[in-house]
Formats: sequence, C-alpha cells, structure tokens
Amino acid sequence: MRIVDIREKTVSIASPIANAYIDFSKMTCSVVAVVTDVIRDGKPVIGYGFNSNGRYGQGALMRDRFLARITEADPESLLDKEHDNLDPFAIWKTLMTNEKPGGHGERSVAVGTIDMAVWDAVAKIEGKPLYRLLADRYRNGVADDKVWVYAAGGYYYPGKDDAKLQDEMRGYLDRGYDVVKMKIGAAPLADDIRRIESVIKVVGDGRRLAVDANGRFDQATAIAYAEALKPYNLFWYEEAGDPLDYALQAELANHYDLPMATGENLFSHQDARNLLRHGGMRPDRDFVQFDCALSYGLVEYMRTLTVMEDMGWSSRRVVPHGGHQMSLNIAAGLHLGGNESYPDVFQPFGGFADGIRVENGYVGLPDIPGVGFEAKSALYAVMRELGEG
Ligand SMILES: O=C([O-])CC(=O)C(=O)O
Ligand SMILES: [Mg+2]
Repeated sequence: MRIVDIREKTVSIASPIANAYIDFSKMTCSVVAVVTDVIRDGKPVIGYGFNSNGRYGQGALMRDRFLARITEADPESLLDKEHDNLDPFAIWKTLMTNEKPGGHGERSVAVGTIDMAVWDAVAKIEGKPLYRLLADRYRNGVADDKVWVYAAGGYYYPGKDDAKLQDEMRGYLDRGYDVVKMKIGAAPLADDIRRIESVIKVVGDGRRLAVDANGRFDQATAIAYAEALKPYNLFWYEEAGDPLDYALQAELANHYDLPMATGENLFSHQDARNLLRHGGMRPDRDFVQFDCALSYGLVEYMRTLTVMEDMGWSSRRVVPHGGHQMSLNIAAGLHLGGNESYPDVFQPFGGFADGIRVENGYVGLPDIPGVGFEAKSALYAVMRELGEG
C-alpha cells in the first residue's frame, strides 16, 4: 500500500465581501488529492482536502518542499501496520522533516490541507465515515449523531444596507439555523450598533447573534465595543484584537463578562496553549475556534485537544472556524461543541453534504466512507477533476 501521487490545484473563492481586516476579492484556496494504490469498488482510493478561507492557496509551498517529502519517502515508513492502512502520524512526521519549531505561518496551512486529504484516504481505506473512525479509535466508539452549527455571514459589501443584512439573516433562520454571526469593526461603532439592532429585530434575541471583529481593534476600541455590546447579551464577541495579543484578550475579560471567542488564527498547539495560559479565556463560558485546515491538520489538532484537556478545558468549548466537513467530522467523532457553517459564502467549499438539512441548529453527517466530500456534488466535481483528471 502506498501513496502514488499528491496533486494540488489553487482555485478562486473570490467574492466582493469584506470583514474588518480583509476583503476577499482575490481569495484562493488549495485543493489536494492524495492518490493511493488501494482499490475500493474497482477504483483507486483518492483522499481529498482543501484549506479554509482566509489564508490563500498553498501550492507553491507544497511543490517547493512538502509533496516530495511524501513521494520520496520509503512507502513502508508511512504505514499503520495495526490497522493495515496509511499512518497519518507517520506521514505528518515526514512532512515536517527539517522544519524548525515556532513561527506557525503559512506552512501550517499547507500541511493541514495535505493532512485532511490523508485522513479522507485513511477513512475510505477503512470503509468508514471519518467521524466514525475517530470515535472508534479515540472515543470508545461513541460519536455524536448530530452537530450544532451556526450560520456565519453578515459580511460588509458595497451597497449592502440593513434591509439586505436582515434578509440574509432571515434566510439562515428559514434554513434551520438558530444562531447567526455577523461582521463588525469595518464601520464606526454607532453604525455597527445600528446593524446589530437591525439583525436582533430579525433573530428575536441577542442570544442568537454572534459578532466577529476579525482582530481589528486596539485595546481601547475593543473595550469601547465591549461596553456597547453588553446590553445585547450576545452569543459571543469574537476576535476583538490581534490574535497573538494575549494581554489585550486578557484585559478585555476584565470589561466583558459575557462569552467571547477567538483562536481561528492560532495555528499550533503551542499557540493554543499560550492563548489559554495568557489570554484570560474562561473555560466556563468562552469558545475557542482553532481550525485544523489552517493549523497543521488533525494530527496537530489532537495535540491541541490534549493541551486543552490538560488545562481543564472541555472539548465542548471548541467550535472550529472554517465551515468545512473535516471539522464537522472532528466535532462528531471527537466531541467538540459544534462547527461554523457558511451557508451562502465560499461556495462550493462552504456548507455541508447535499440534502442534509439543518434542524433546530443541528446537522447530521452523510453515512459514506471518508470525510463526505462525495456527498456534496459541486465540491466533489472540483475535487474529482483534480484527482481523476
Ligand atoms: O471573515 C473571515 O475571515 C472568516 C472568519 O473570521 C470567520 O468565519 O469567523
Ligand atoms: Mg472569525
């Protein structure tokens, strides 16, 4: 058994939307296919992966160094003899050969995307949905049969007024979501408060609305927003300041008792540990949003979950960024608190399997081997072209 080829294609996920920090007018992502010599149903098993929005495609890094480390490795060294399968941990170690510690920037995205495709292949070789494989191997066989998801959107874009924002949010409620998220921080505070009030009119209660500042605020602005947001009793206040400014996050906790969330831009278990050590995050109410696709993949994610456990954090406080099926599988198989969803943006990468409805804020997973990409036809069309083309 061996990996015979790894392919990458960078595709556009550009759109006119913007958060408080970036617009997505030139956004791309990498799609990866890991082609194996294992035959299932008369065809070679191919594992697929892609990286979450926000960090651009990683083809150059992959081609420069990561892919050759796998294709040039002794195939025997990448095998899991116990399960007669590929070994994602050995593959990860090989990918990270001659990589120094620290500075977890773009390479964590390249490795995370390849790692997703490896796990998809491993679950297909084992003939199980990935969440089932994860529960069987790491959680005594107990998987969640549905995952809580919230609808993320509420972006800024040219010509978008409050009525359009309200229509968007109404659309999410109509599709079964019970919590929605909107962007803040690209408009003056008074304008954002008006936008927030207009959304609360639609969703009925601040408890059903999360807001995301995408790391835009300095400490004074983060606190000014905290004071202004308090009366609305929001679901969470996300990424107020720079993702690596743990002191700012810790100070903010002195001004805001309600739930906060951050972590989507922390890409290693060491950075996650620093947030929990120094960021004043509260395990009884706050949420962390680490995204495996941006942060060295599931192999590293398990280390992050171990760090959390060691520091007294329940895995139920994790609601990953990224709105992809990989995190949905991790949520169901490893007992996270939920997952982000982008029902309307970043298509065909946003959203989950075709025909699976969100009911009262929960979504089920398709019962097919792997991550479930084959059950999302528009996404699978892109993947298949790369893997089989
Ligand atoms: O707008 C983005 O970069 C995505 C984001 O923060 C989120 O989904 O929480
Ligand atoms: Mg965010």
